[in-house]
Amino acid sequence: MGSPVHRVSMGDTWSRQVHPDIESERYKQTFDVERLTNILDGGAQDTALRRKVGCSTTASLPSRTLSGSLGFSLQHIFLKALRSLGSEEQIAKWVPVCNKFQIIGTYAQTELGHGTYLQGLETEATYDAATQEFVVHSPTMTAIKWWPGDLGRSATHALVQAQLICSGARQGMHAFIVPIRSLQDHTPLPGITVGDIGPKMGLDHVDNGFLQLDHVRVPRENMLSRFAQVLPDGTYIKLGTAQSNYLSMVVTRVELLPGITAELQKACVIAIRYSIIRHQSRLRPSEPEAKILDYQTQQQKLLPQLATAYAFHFLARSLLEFLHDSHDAILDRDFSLLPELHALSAGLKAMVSDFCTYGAELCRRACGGHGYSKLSGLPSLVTKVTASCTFEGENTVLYLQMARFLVKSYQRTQVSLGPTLQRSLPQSVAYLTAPDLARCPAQRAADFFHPELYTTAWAHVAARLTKDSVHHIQTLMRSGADEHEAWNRTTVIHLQAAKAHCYYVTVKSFTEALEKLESEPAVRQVLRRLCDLYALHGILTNTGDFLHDGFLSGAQVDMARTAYLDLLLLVRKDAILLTDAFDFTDQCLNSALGCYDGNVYERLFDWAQKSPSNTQENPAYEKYIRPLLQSCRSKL
Ligand SMILES: CCCCCCC/C=C/C(=O)SCCNC(=O)CCNC(=O)[C@H](O)C(C)(C)COP(=O)(O)OP(=O)(O)OC[C@H]1O[C@@H](n2cnc3c(N)ncnc32)[C@H](O)[C@@H]1OP(=O)(O)O
Ligand SMILES: Cc1cc2nc3c(=O)[nH]c(=O)nc-3n(C[C@H](O)[C@H](O)[C@H](O)COP(=O)(O)OP(=O)(O)OC[C@H]3O[C@@H](n4cnc5c(N)ncnc54)[C@H](O)[C@@H]3O)c2cc1C
Repeated sequence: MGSPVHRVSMGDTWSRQVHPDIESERYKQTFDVERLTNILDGGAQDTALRRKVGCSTTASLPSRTLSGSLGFSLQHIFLKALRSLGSEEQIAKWVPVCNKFQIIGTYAQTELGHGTYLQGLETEATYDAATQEFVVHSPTMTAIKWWPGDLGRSATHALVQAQLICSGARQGMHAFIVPIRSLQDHTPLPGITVGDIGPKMGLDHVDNGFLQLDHVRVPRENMLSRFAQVLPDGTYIKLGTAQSNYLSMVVTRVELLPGITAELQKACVIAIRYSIIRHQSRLRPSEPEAKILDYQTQQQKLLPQLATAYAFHFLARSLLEFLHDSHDAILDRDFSLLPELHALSAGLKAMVSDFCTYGAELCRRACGGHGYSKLSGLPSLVTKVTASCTFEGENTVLYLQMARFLVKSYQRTQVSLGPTLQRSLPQSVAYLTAPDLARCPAQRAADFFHPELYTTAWAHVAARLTKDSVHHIQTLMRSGADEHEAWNRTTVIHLQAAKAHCYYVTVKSFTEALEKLESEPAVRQVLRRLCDLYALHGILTNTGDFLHDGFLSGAQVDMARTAYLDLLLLVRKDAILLTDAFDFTDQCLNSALGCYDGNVYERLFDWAQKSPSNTQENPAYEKYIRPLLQSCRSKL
């Protein structure tokens, strides 16, 4: 039996007694849950710190930008942009007042008419050398800033991305700190029209807003100037690249990953705990009703999502390490690692948000009718994580940025092969020049439990799809299409290649994380099963890609499926313990289905009785129901 699992319960009547169905699943501990929590947190001290402050393991980053329970989440993004794009002097000036919440910042980039195409942003910042100020202006209605979080009612300052105009030329997108509300009485400042954009699908606690600027003047010092400067006389000094001012989006995409992943983790905890408590139908006529998690189809719905939630934890950690290793160099204007960092941040943000949205909805549906109740916590979780497919870059567009990187990387191998090239290819695409297996060597189902085998399988498919996409472009261009038409007419294929590459990167980061757990054999074994399950789930949901060139035979797909179904049974035994390891408090889950103690029905009934529709006067009765009933009675 491992150390007692930490828990912060709902603190209500039913928290004192754990439901026997869940209690019995915690007795057979094949690994120490607390140790796994520590590993997820990065160490026992990190666990202790997180428990003091927050809510879950993987969103244990200061940003917690997707926790949703925090207000002013854009303050973190404002700060990130400041630290990425600001000079040391600007950082020294603005970061302290942000940290003390003497100002409330937002990040205002998207406009009514443009969100993806940054070169199309219309807001202008025109330098006036006579006063050494920028005149920030919305020249058209479509230039109105639209969507920035916390802008509608809260923010006092906006980091406005605008087209810089100085020395008589348009210099592209640059960032400007623009005060928008009075620090005395919070009223909009002169030239500022600001408000809320209205009701949204979810995230109701965030006041996304609009901002129209009418020739608002800000001092020269308010243009963030790490990568570009405007001298007092209006001379423009370029210190970075055309995309340097996009750096804050790269940082944000990477740092959003733990928070997005945490939403899938919460959905898994709720749905798996509920699936232990919920008894429905019989596995054998002679037996009592079965726990729905004992149905293979319920396992097939939920356990690959649990594996994905763990896979993305290690993926996010790996990409955060890459960001931390490269960020300082980029701030020092060494951009050599930026293309790979941008591609990975774009593609992986797209994949993680896509898969977490899909998985959270799958978890909600797996809870039947109670999954449709807001008291389950699942509907609001699904609408919240859905937003991550759009903000910080729409996913299709970001996948295509990854695809663009793959194409350019492969085209480099076409130019000149050789040992020097393999060394120079970015690490994440090194497989493009590695010796390729034409056929998978698997002879039996157990062979699919080898990380080397399935990682190679994923690299093979990603390489083939990338090469295929390049050959399609080249064929179209040989037939007379220009590069832009050829690109657009092959983007569906590029999307496929980018997704396969992202899946490969995830499998690889999971296997590499396991290699570091030699001193934790029990934890390593349970995580290894999840890694196997994640890799095989991807193969079995994309079998066409593996069968296409004969890399896998039909018989080998059957072997993979046998291995996969065996894994479901093995992971099922540890399912509750694996959800406990995420260490979410009951308050954080905010779910009548997902509490640690499993007393689902009591809480559903109690929370339903307390819902407003049962505690307020029924206005419809006097106005509609009583007259209707009386009119019907009089006709009887
Ligand atoms: C409680 C909930 C809290 C939630 C908080 C959420 C807050 C949300 C905030 C936001 O949403 S902020 C707004 C986010 N907006 C975006 O992400 C916009 C997406 N669009 C883009 O990033 C770009 O416009 C584009 C789609 C990448 C296209 O770039 P561009 O117009 O420049 O053209 P391309 O030809 O595609 O690229 C040229 C060149 O530049 C490289 N590049 C593009 N982006 C970056 C980058 N970010 N960093 C570095 N390099 C970049 C690209 O790879 C090309 O390079 P080469 O291939 O030519 O070498
Ligand atoms: C909840 C939420 C919070 C947000 N918070 C902020 C914020 O704080 N600050 C901020 O500045 N913005 C914010 N945004 C805006 C967000 O960044 C944009 O919505 C996002 O970048 C997508 O741009 P868009 O809305 O213009 O969509 P579009 O780019 O118009 O996309 C619409 C469709 O066109 C397709 N498309 C567009 N370009 C291409 C292309 N080149 N190739 C192929 N297909 C393409 C897309 O794939 C998509 O299917 C937020 C958005 C949401 C939903």
